[in-house]
Amino acid sequence: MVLPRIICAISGGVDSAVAALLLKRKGYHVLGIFMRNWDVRDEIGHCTVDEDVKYAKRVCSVLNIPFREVNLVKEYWSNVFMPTIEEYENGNTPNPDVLCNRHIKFDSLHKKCHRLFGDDNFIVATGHYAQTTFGERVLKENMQLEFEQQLLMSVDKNKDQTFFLHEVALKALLHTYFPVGHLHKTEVKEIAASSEVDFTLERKESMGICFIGKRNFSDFIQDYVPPKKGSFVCYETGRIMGEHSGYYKYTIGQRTGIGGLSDAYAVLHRDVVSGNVYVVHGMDHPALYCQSFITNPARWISGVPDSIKNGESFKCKFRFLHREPLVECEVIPFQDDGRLLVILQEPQRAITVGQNAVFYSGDQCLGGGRIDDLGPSTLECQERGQLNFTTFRKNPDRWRRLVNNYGEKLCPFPKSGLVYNSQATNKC
Ligand SMILES: Nc1ncnc2c1ncn2[C@@H]1O[C@H](COP(=O)(O)OP(=O)(O)OP(=O)(O)O)[C@@H](O)[C@H]1O
Repeated sequence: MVLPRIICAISGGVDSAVAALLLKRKGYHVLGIFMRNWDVRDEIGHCTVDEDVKYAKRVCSVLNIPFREVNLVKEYWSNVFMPTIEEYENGNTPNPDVLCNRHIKFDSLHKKCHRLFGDDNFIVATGHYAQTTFGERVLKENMQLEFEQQLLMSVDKNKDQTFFLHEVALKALLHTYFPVGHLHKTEVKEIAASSEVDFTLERKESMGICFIGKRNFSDFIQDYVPPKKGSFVCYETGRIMGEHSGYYKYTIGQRTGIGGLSDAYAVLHRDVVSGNVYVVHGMDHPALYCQSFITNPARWISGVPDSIKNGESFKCKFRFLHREPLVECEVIPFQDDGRLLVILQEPQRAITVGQNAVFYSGDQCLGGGRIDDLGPSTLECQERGQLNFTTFRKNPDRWRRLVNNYGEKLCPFPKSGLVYNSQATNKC
């Protein structure tokens, strides 16, 4: 049996440096690979990639492992950056890190490795905080064995990155190892501090979108998405509250500064056609809460769950933002193409079309889908006699039918202690 080659994806940060260090300490022969995904400079001619690559080279040099750089700029541009920009243009909120894992780190990089070595007998190790049920066995044994094939959360629940990995194909995960997934970030830092890769601790933790350098996101995106000016419009009264300089600067649920007004207004919807941003009065307004949504065809890491195959619903937990707590939900097969209707145990604030809905059973990340349409808001449910579904919904008729079919589950009666009691129903 020929053991696989081990490639460690080295970013220049502490997590992948410690991943490579641990592999070395275990006696594996490791090759360090740096991916150049972005080469556009900011207005001061700065490109963070240049600094990253220096650190990545230094990690490989102190660990005495060969270093290689691969260029994935084109792949990143067409599979991550452009789809992200298109989503913004359509008024949605995409997640470039999910796309980057699926298309770049766990696809293009694997294809590069295949080309470099001429076969698939390799494992790519990364510094992600996640685990699998096969983990190190794929290094020690061989990949044909019958493993239970699951993606699991990291032991460090604050750092867990399974949310960003839920679209990665199982085939790629079977060529992957996460050497720091069983550690807490504090332990990773301690290991780094007492080793030859201690200099990686100087580096700032990467936050979300990695390519924008020192600029803030709304300045950056202006270079790519034409700013569409419009008005702030009160959702409940239709009153024009003020003007804004570009709708993509606002995310759903965000507090807006409307010129001259001291009260808090939260963004409810961005209308790409008119450029208008609809707001509600108060940050906890019941129009911001929603208990159901439909996803695009879901991707399941270890195959489609049996209940979905049998057309039955199942209960699990759901997360729609990386750090949000998990929420109990019921997943209902909605259409044969894999679309799901998801009903949450409690209404959640600011669920947004374009975001990813990721499903968990215990520590296992099952997979997920992109949120495609939102069900009735808590405000609409309060006013159930006059649910009109005209606003911001792709298919109001569908929701009317679903409310008829699922009644209480989609539009429960107000309960005490929840947002229903919010006093923020003042109209603007
Ligand atoms: N440009 C890159 N080249 C090679 N590998 C990369 C690159 N960027 C990220 N990775 C790999 O993906 C992993 C996760 O990256 P991410 O940016 O999400 O996390 P991170 O916690 O900041 O990791 P690190 O501390 O290693 O930078 C990294 O640990 C590394 O293995």
